[in-house]
Amino acid sequence: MSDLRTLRVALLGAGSVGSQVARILIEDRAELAARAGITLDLVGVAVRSLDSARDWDIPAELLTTDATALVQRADVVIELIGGIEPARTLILEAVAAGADVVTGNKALIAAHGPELFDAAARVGALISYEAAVAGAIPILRPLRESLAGDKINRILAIVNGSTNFILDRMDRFGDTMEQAQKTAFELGFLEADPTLDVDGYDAAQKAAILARLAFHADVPAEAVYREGIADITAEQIRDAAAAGATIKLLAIAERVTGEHGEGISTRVYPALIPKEHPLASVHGGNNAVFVEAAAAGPLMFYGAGAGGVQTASAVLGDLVSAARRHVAGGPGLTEGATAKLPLIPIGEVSARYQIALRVSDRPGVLAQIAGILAEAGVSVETVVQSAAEADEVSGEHAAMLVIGTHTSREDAVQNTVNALRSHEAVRAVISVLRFEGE
Ligand SMILES: NC(=O)C1=CN([C@@H]2O[C@H](COP(=O)(O)OP(=O)(O)OC[C@H]3O[C@@H](n4cnc5c(N)ncnc54)[C@H](O)[C@@H]3O)[C@@H](O)[C@H]2O)C=CC1
Ligand SMILES: N[C@@H](CC=O)C(=O)O
Ligand code: NA
Repeated sequence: MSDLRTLRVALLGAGSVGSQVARILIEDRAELAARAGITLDLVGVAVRSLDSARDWDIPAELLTTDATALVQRADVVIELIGGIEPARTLILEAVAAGADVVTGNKALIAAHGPELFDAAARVGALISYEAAVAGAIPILRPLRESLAGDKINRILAIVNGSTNFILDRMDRFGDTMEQAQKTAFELGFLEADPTLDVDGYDAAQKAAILARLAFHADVPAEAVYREGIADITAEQIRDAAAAGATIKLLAIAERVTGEHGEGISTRVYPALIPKEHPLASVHGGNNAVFVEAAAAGPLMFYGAGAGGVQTASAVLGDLVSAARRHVAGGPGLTEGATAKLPLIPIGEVSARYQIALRVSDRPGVLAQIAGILAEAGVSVETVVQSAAEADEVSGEHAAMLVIGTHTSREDAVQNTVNALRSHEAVRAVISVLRFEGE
């Protein structure tokens, strides 16, 4: 254990975020010591290779390739390697050695949070992970502390910057999905494996973490219903605009009443957000978390959800908090999942829908489609019809139908869509999108 004036800090990983954390720890050492009430002494930086080029030149004497040995000589371990292993084992070893942990690892917290929190609680250690959701934006601490006395009803969040960038390029600059993805990749927005972003996995991990903190309940990332943005087209963006909305990939954590009472719904999908909703104005690669709480009402947290230096801000905030606890003493905050709220299946969730169909353009088709919807209990609010290109094989005239429904249950809408798909006059179900934030 260090003396009372020095806190030994070990950094694991010196990539985009880690190298910026090292820089600020060294350059702002005096200022951070004043704020923390203790000197934050960077005792080592674990890297994969000693010779790699880094965003900031870390003094060579701090570098080591032996992360396991490094965690044994630290009071706080900052894990910025990413992925599940060896990050999980190193964190468990750090906690077992009595160290506090700061991490930005959403994949690990979403998949193994309870295991890590239990290990930390057993020894009174602290695991903080503000950087894991919405990067620099302070959102986990507000949920855990500032809103601890309130009741959160719903969170609608844009927590994946690259998909927001892609959808925004398509909406405001007329890019195709392909062009927008290419630009996002060139600008370094997309993960090395773009499917993590585009198919909604990254957002689902963040939704699980948000739901856990908002509702004090265990929410595994696999329980989050997930649809990505890969199939979104310019046509859907136009249909959204015609309905006064914009398409955003949302991570949603909501208290809902299902068939057996109150529970939690977590879901990630591209949704139609009314143009006047604050989330509709979140452009480019930015993130925003819109929280609806019983007493506080609506709150929005907005800013940079990614970026090395921006994310370092959240990591250092957690580090200073951990340091203050060392000065003041006392155990770390526990992460107990105190509420036993069930997870409500997507089929029991209700929304308004926009269903776009290509149909044969002949008399009676619209009435047949309205009949199928009515039979499933899905009530039609609006229908917009426009001419579509004739069917390639038969040459038959086709029309586009964009149907807006009244609030309906997901399972009823999915049954309807299946019935529509097998109807002889329906050429294709182009898209089924939900309205959110109304
Ligand atoms: N970059 C960003 O904007 C954000 C990143 N995060 C999270 O922060 C963490 C770090 O992200 P980045 O810095 O972007 O990743 P990165 O890929 O730039 O850096 C990770 C570094 O860890 C090193 N590494 C891998 N295995 C190692 C090992 N066994 N020992 C020592 N070093 C090892 C890699 O060589 C690499 O330099 C991840 O969990 C990520 O999800 C969270 C929010 C935003
Ligand atoms: N790939 C992520 C990076 C931050 O978590 C994103 O696009 O937001
Ligand atoms: Na954050």
